[in-house]
Amino acid sequence: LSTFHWPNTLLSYADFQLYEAARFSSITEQCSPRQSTTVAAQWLRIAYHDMATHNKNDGTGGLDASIQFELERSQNVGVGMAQSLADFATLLVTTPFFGTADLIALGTVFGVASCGGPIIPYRAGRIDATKAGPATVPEPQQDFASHLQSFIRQGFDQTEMISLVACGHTLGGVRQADFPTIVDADTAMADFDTTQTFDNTIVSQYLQNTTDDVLVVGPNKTTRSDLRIFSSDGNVTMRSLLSPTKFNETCANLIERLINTVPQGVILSEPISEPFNYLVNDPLFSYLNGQFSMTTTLRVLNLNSNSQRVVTMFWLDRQGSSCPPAGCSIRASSNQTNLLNSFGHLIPSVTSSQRFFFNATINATTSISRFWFEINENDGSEPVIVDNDGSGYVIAQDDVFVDVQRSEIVTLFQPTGSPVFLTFKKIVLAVRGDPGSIDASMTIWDPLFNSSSPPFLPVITSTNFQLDETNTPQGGFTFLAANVSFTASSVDIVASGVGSRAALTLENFLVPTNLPTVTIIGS
Ligand code: HEM
Repeated sequence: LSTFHWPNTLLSYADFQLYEAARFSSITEQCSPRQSTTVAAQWLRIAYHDMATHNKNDGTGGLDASIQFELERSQNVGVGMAQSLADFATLLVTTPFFGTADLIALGTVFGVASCGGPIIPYRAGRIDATKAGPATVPEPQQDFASHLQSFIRQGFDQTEMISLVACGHTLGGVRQADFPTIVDADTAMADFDTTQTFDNTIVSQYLQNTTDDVLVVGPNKTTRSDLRIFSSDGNVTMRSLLSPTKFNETCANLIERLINTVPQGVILSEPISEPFNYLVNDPLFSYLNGQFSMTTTLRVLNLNSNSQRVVTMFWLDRQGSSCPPAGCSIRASSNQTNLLNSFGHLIPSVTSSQRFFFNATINATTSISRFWFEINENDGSEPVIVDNDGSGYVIAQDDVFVDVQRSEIVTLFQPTGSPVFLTFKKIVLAVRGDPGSIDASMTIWDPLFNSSSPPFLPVITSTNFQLDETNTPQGGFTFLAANVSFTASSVDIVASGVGSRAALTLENFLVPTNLPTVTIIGS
């Protein structure tokens, strides 16, 4: 299992969306049907159409959510397009660092797996386009030469083109309403093959001449694009895909490349193919009467059941010294098991998951510089030290932080009634310094779009913090407050006037634990 190296907001957020949050998996679970096709088919098609703007020669285009601005084009016809974008938007999970393009890619990973296809490693970090790209999606009536040219421009050679089309057209089909010249009037949806699942039936039925794929055997010869593509190398590639293992491997590689085709300059994270071990939630602080209270959590995978196990958090003070014996340590106050969603359960390397909660009381004068954990099985084996690969979990500064206990946090329920999510209503900032010298503002990212059709764009606003009348200055800290909409997924706070400037990014309020997440970027 790969160990999580903290801090990494992007990776922890991606891990959360992949393996813990149930949002994607609940929509596409078990290859869920929709509109005579499947959600997974709609999500894979939109990913391809979004990526198809890529030009490998000049590095422009790629999977960048420009599709949001391209739906008027006939090449993007289909009810599934707007529906997919509405799926992603209503999840309300985009943040400044995890936008719609990342969600389209994530939807592909979930969709393919939910229909029995391979598990595709996921990379995060795509950047959303702010306008349409070129109109370069292949259409069925175009000839073979233009299709080949189009795929080569996107970065795929002829063999890869044949395979990728087969991998795509294992799901879903062609809709009569959208393609009346391809599908007979008495058929609402002409499936590409006889199974809804992600398998190589598309290949075997084509080779056995039993296929019903209208892009192979449809009455209109001009639109038999799958036939022209599949047969273009004398069926050599299609025959190679007759092995289910080869089909799955080939599709996993090509679809992974598809979702990782991004404009030049966009740097994606390392691929994530399993949940991280030793994942630490960013700590949250609060100040009261000369003490900080600090809460954090540690997620550990594959622990056996052991009632003797003790999990302890240790810390060093600001000078880097240890506290008096038994001072700077706290045992986990509780733990939670079975954290992973249904997609997480498909990952063979993970057999169990647990999250340990810590609530430490820290002397605010001596403060804290770093923390780490020890997992002691108390069975004679060496305790495991979890210390962020040796560096410890470093608290860069304690001059500016969101004071969680003074903030107002609301509890939200999913439409299904569970699980419980927490989010902020009023954010209280603790800033070391005199009230007169402090200036703090916040940019709020609210994924709650205000449009009924694509593009679904977040609402981004700025607000200034005001002195908080209900929290008088204490222990050298001044408390400032600002309200935030409860659907906001992320705020970026900047405070100045304290001799240093500090930025805080508060992301993913919707963590299904008793903690939201705060990243202290440093002073
Ligand atoms: C020359 C290339 C291609 C052409 C001409 C083509 C054409 C089409 C057409 C006409 C449809 C019917 C859409 C509708 O009725 O809504 C379709 C559906 C689909 N295509 Fe392609 N396609 C191509 C390549 C690809 C590739 C590379 C992928 C993904 C890897 C892909 C994935 C899909 C999927 C999943 C559907 C089913 C959508 C649904 O059921 O809602 N296609 N394609």
